[in-house]
Amino acid sequence: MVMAYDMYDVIVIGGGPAGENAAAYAIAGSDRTAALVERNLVGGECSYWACIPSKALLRPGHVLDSARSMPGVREQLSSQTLDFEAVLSRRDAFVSHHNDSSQIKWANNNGIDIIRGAGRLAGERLVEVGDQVLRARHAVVLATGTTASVPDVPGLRAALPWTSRDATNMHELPKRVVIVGGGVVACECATWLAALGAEEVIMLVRGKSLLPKAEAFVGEMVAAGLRSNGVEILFSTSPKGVVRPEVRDTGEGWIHGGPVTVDLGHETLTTDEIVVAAGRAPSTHELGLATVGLTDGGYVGVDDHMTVLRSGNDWLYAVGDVNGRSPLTHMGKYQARVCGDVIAARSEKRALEGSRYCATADLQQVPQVIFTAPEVASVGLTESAAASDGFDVTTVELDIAVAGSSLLRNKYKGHAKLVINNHTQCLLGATFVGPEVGELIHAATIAVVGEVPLDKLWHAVPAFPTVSEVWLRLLEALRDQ
Ligand SMILES: Cc1cc2nc3c(=O)[nH]c(=O)nc-3n(C[C@H](O)[C@H](O)[C@H](O)COP(=O)(O)OP(=O)(O)OC[C@H]3O[C@@H](n4cnc5c(N)ncnc54)[C@H](O)[C@@H]3O)c2cc1C
Ligand SMILES: NC(=O)c1ccc[n+]([C@@H]2O[C@H](COP(=O)([O-])OP(=O)(O)OC[C@H]3O[C@@H](n4cnc5c(N)ncnc54)[C@H](O)[C@@H]3O)[C@@H](O)[C@H]2O)c1
Repeated sequence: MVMAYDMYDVIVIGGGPAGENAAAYAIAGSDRTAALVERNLVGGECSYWACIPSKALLRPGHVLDSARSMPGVREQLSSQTLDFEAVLSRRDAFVSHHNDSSQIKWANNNGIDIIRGAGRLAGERLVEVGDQVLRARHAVVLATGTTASVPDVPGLRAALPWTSRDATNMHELPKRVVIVGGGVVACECATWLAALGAEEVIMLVRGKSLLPKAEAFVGEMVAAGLRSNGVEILFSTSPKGVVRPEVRDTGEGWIHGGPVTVDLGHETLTTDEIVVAAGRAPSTHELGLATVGLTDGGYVGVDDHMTVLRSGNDWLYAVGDVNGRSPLTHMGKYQARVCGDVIAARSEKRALEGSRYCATADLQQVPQVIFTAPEVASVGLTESAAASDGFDVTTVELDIAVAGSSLLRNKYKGHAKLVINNHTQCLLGATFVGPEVGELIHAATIAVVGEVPLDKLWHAVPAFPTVSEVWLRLLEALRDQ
């Protein structure tokens, strides 16, 4: 029997930020065709359940905190608390009320067809979506992202805990809430729940610090910030069992039933909702990986051209969270630009000459901003990561105390650290903690990626009076070491 195919040059499975960009770059400026297969909303986790709603929930708390710290402004505040409904309504506008029509319009305007449904590989260059079979002339790109992991704790799944999807799309505020995890999602989530008025927020952290992949001072300063906003942090603590006698499937962002009892081994806690922020798992279980000789369920490893390892050919790619390289939106989009350019070059039989065809930045030069209070901004390697990668390094660190920071807010508290490669005298990494440090990070990213030597950095003069003057203080401290 001859199979009926819908033929496309490029087929992308997963319409998150990585998938959208891979499709657009692969066909830009050509007459190639692309299909983007999406089982849920085009725009992905980032747009509706992750980056965008979380940042929309966090920003009002930061603004209020800043206003409260500023004489001349704080006296004018009519209320010391946030308007919960107004914050949610702005969040809802940012997630487009879960309507993806503008993303579809963008895709169509860029020559991309949207195919609704769950896609799965069905052999070389073949993708099934329900009864429809698509065949790719040049490339299939996997961009299916991840979903929240729920640890195997007795009673936890049955209690219908909140995941990041509920917490970012909450419609009601639990008065008491327990958060499992001490990573980025847990810290940001505790920040917005406390800012929005939750009366008791308790974090259960199985390790000894928050954000353990960052420089050690990061976890300490974020913990101090959370505690000053009333959050309780229990380190070396994991739930042993969870009981929720009255479970109700009320829907995303609504409290899922009656009180929850959490057994910690030595004591029990009773709370109104439990949020699981214990990492992510790749969405590859029903992706048909076995039909092309790969293993279902795991991350899909790729080379620096984003071509899937061990696929034995150059038609299968994976970008974004699903490849496990660097699970951040901007890095997924970066990989997607590389992937799209590689697909375009290979389909036009051009050599992959030039650095744009290699994702060199997504292992050791990754920038990230964590929107806690205080904020965390980092790029590249920490001191310990540099040491384990075999670099011989010097470090310099100091509190952020320049004219720009004290003008930004009274009693500004921040800290900065640089990690320098002794061999090249260039930066390998930088970390800043403090209010609004997020906007400092791109300068550091340019220094790290551009391998700007320290004696050149002397001539990158920070404008007065900005917080960036901390760069000058760091270089002076390094000179005096
Ligand atoms: C709470 C939270 C906050 C975050 N905040 C930030 C932040 O501030 N900054 C940042 O850089 N990163 C942040 N992240 C990480 C960021 O969300 C991810 O790195 C990003 O979404 C990855 O993009 P992606 O395109 O790879 O995958 P996703 O955004 O997960 O998109 C994958 C898409 O594939 C679809 N899909 C899956 N399987 C199939 C299938 N078989 N067929 C069809 N479609 C399928 C899904 O429905 C989804 O739409 C956050 C994550 C969380 C959980
Ligand atoms: N602003 C941002 O850039 C931002 C914001 C949110 C999320 N993200 C990204 O999303 C990804 C997911 O974040 P995350 O916080 O879910 O993952 P994570 O890996 O940062 O943290 C997971 C936490 O869960 C804990 N944990 C894991 N299994 C557990 C278990 N069985 N019992 C108890 N605790 C357990 C870990 O110890 C850790 O504290 C990350 O890669 C993160 O960088 C980025």
